[in-house]
Amino acid sequence: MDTEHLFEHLVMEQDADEDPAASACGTGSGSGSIGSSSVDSDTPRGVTLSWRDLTVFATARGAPCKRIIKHVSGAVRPGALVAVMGASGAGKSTLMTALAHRSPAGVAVRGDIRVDGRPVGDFMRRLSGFLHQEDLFVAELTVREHLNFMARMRLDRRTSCWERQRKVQQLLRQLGLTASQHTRIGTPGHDKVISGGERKRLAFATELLTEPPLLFCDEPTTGLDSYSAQQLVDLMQRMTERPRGRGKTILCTIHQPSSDLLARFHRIMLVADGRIAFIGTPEDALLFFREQGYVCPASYNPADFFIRTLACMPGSEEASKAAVRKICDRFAVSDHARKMEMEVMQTESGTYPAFVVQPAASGGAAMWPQKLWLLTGRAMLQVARDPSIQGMRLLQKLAIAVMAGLCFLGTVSVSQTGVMSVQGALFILVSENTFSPMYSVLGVFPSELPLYLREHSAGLYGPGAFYMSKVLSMLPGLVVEPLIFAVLAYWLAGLRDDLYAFGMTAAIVILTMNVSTACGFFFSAAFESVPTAMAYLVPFDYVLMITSGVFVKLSTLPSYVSWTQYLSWLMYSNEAMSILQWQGVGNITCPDATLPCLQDGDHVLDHYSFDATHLSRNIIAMGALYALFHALGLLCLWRRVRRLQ
Ligand SMILES: Nc1ncnc2c1ncn2[C@@H]1O[C@H](COP(=O)(O)OP(=O)(O)OP(=O)(O)O)[C@@H](O)[C@H]1O
Repeated sequence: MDTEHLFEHLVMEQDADEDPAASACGTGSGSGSIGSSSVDSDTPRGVTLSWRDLTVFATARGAPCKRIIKHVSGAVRPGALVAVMGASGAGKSTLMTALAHRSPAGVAVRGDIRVDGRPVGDFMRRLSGFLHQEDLFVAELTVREHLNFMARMRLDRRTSCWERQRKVQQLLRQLGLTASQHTRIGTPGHDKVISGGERKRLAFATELLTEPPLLFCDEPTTGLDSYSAQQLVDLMQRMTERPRGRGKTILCTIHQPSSDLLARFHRIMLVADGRIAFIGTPEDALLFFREQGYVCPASYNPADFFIRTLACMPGSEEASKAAVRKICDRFAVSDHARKMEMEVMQTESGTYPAFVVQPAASGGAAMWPQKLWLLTGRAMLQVARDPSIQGMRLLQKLAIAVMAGLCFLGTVSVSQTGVMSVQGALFILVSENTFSPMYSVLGVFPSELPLYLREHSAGLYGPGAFYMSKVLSMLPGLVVEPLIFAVLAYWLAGLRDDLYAFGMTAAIVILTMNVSTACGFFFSAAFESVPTAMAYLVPFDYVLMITSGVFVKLSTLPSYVSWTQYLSWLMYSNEAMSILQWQGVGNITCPDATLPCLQDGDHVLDHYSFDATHLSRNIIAMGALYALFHALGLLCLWRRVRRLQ
């Protein structure tokens, strides 16, 4: 399948509306498909999650170790919809990411977390879904394209196209996204296209694709109006029901739910200052708080009451902390806690059928080459749909090529003055395809890393596929752009009228741009931000430029710096193109025989310390630098990802 086909495929899948099997997947794929039957029969049931003596520390380098969650225990049974509530900063998100086995770097988790009695491990990434507080998407995709992409990445690779479409269609309908399925996702505050609520629902739909038996949702209702929030919680509630919802287990942090919304949760877990203040039904919570002397007024929303009681009041921090400590201490010795302790013990020692980890259990998710293919297709759509990347750059290249070519028009000739013009035109060909492409990719990894880390933590793909997809998606532009530039500038400037010299020069210009971009990728992966990468790249550039053979005769470079020319693809490119211009040229006219003149092409090459036999050496050296920069870039990215996760 070529790139066009990949585009077609992504876009074609978006056209499958009411009858996805017929329109997107062909008529034959719907009947008797492997995916259809196997996925349905393997769809996981809900699971039991338990945790004992769980403590979470922030262990950031240079900062004192901070205990965020303090020796908490609890259990959640299949079919339970649990609201995790507490004041801001209480530790809700930290607790949930720890339970989901998704704690970020700099956070250490101690304690025993089990799923159906088995200690948690990396399987949690495939067993559970995690809806983050802040959703991240590729802004250039439409809602449907995003879901199609995720379906192909996440679902069992044996799932038929028809089945994939059915799932996507069903989720669009369930989450009320059918009307906006062909709308670009966009970026909030920038080129925002779908609404905040639709973004939340899309993030939710993405997590539901694999039908995980365990779902963690970090503030899914934030930013939604009360009706949309209610619909979302209703949907969650239905998912916890059997048999249709298959008794999913859902934990959900939530801020200030209305009384109506709160009543939809089977249990609430109140977190305060990293401890558990209560786990149980909302009604039992009200009774427990009443026993502690905190009575919820009749007209008051219980959720607001709990959060206000457990909050740290400005101005009376110590008193609030003491009150919270007392509530947590009382809960720890209450009947509710004892019942919970029994439940934890039961869940730890219980016998459970093997749970199904989708999609590995039924054949595995997409293979690495397919993931690379999908990622490349997505990255290409990003490039193609962002005019600031493609259109503007192409226009700029055209304008510079025409301007530079016109400046050299009529100045290039086989004469003493013509030598300077030829070398000047060659330097423009090299420099214009070095600096701007190198700087233009510096933002690639700093800007895309958050999304990558999110998708990586969901177990979707590794740094290799991410890095390569970025390189491959830019490849067409990195051939077309320099080629257009070379064609225009070469012929307008009137460089050597020889097809071989032109063809080879164009190929070297393309190679130059690719090596420059590879260097930019390396700096982008090595440094955390564009300004930091620039701070190192600018001096590096100057050394490369000075040793390119244009500004100083290379053979006269001081020994302590002369080695840098071997890192300079500007020098390799310049020398290779100079060879193509001057090799075999004899008899350069000399206006005054009494003055020292460059007599022929060899003499010109010698003047710049270039060697006519170095053409292939230079091309090979540029190829080696290209591979080296990308290898270093990949290594840096890999190290960064390891550090951050
Ligand atoms: N990696 C970390 N390093 C240092 N402190 C951290 C780290 N992660 C969380 N914290 C701190 O732990 C506390 C709990 O944070 P957490 O995000 O879990 O709270 P929360 O209850 O989810 O708050 P909110 O409702 O505002 O999102 C906060 O004081 C936060 O600053």
